[in-house]
Amino acid sequence: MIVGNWKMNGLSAPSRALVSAIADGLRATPNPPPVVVCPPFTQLAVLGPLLNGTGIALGAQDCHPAPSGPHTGDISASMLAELGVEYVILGHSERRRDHGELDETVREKALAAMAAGLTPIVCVGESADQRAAGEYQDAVGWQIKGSLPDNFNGIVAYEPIWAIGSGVPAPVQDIADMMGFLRAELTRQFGEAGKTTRILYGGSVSGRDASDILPIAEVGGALVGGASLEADAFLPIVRAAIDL
Ligand SMILES: O=C(CO)COP(=O)(O)O
Repeated sequence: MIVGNWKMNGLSAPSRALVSAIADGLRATPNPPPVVVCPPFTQLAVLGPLLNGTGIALGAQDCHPAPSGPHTGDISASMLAELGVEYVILGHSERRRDHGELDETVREKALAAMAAGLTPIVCVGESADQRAAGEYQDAVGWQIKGSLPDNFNGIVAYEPIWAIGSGVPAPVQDIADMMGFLRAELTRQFGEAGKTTRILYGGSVSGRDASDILPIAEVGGALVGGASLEADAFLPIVRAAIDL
């Protein structure tokens, strides 16, 4: 599965052009993997109708834990579901940083997303300091424990913060080690269900290295930031996922 996280990018005209270029590329690609685009909230209603029949699913980048109520500026999971949104990214490190989101909040958001019929994509990942101090497994282990509800039914994205936006993904060996760790943690926490939870890698994935990253054991796809903003950069990543 290849998921594009557009972050805070995308006015209407370029957003429409981007999804139509991705759709054209997918039409010309035999057996493409599942593809999800996660534009800003303001583009969801614009893009939803354009995605019908393209094989591209719609995702959002956040939701509020409550179903409705006095939460100025927030968006609930059912509001997203009404627009045809199927996935929602939760607990991205940029939200943890910019909005002080804690594991507890992320867990509540995941519950709200599932209650509305959405698939949460919960992000975890260590900082550069935590990696340098050798605390990266502890840090990610605690995030998994704190951010995923007991009945979690969704996707986990491992995004080492030091690799995001750096232009250089984490080394293959580091990704492989963390994927093994995450699978063990998920299995310990969720039993059978944890054995099949999809795990994405995110952090500077591009067409140059997708074919090294996607075949790593336990990697179930990529969460792509910068390279999801141009079809010419995104489609090679999608193609690297074919037949894996
Ligand atoms: O944060 C990311 C996706 O959620 C990764 O972003 P980049 O691919 O730009 O490093």
